[in-house]
Amino acid sequence: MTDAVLGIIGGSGIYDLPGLEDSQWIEVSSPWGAPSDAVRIGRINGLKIVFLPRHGRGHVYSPSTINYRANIDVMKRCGVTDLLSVSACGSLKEQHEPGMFVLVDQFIDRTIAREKSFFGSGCVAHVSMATPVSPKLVDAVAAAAEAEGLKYHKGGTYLAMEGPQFSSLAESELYRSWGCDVIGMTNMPEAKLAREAEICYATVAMVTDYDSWHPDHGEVDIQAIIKVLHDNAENAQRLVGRVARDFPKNHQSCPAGSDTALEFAMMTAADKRDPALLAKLDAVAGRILSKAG
Ligand SMILES: CSC[C@H]1O[C@H](OP(=O)(O)O)[C@H](O)[C@@H]1O
Ligand SMILES: Nc1ncnc2[nH]cnc12
Repeated sequence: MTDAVLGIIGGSGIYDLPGLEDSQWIEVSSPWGAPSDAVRIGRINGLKIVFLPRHGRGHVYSPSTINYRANIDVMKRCGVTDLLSVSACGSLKEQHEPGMFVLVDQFIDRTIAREKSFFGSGCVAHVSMATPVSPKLVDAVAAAAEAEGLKYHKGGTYLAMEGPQFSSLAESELYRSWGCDVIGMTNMPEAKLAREAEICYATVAMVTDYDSWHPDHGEVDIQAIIKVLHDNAENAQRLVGRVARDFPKNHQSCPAGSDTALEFAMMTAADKRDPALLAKLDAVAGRILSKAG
């Protein structure tokens, strides 16, 4: 049995996590470069929590300049088994109103300018992304939302765009025609990298606007988004706090295979692997590499 460690990546408007007991900001270095910030490590109801503000305190990094690999590597180094992403998003469906929480279960990755894998020449690996979120983690968030009386919707597809500009009307309509539910700029490659690192991942997508398609809501307006974010910050904190308080203390194995994703994923023959890359993979792929050794 492994102890569960809950990681929380806070998105736009979420730069700290009040309510953590015995907490400290700790700088954790990564062979993948600089993470967005130090992590705040503490406990809620006995459970270890590791919090990282995705854009850094003061919102320093844009969606395209976040070092997603370093962020996920740092989470892994801190022992995170389950990772909850809290993200602002635009709604692509009438029923997902601003203020709601959408617990997405699929992603479409339209980002184009980011490092998307820990693997590459010298250590090639292919993991499955068919079921990108961890069903048990989503269930835990849904139960917490229910208990807190928050408006939420379970299931949905998150379209990850490059940004930082918002979508044109034509793009927004295209993604709607694909059946997407919400749109954001950050959950890819984050979810892919969490899977490579064998960390269970789920997203709480906080709807802040109707993107550009809604005839009654006009263009996306960052001031309006910030207002919705502020108005909902307390709900997001309550939701995360409740997930943490009720979370099982032992890590529950993932029905989607998140925690064993690398078991049969590596393609490169042992004698052809690049020692420099293997050294960088010490945390992310440590479980499987130590077996191979
Ligand atoms: C503040 S609007 C655009 C910004 O908000 C979302 O970030 P995050 O997912 O970190 O909450 C979106 O992806 C954009 O980066
Ligand atoms: N409409 C939108 N498009 C992309 N990212 C967002 N984050 C919040 N609203 C968004």
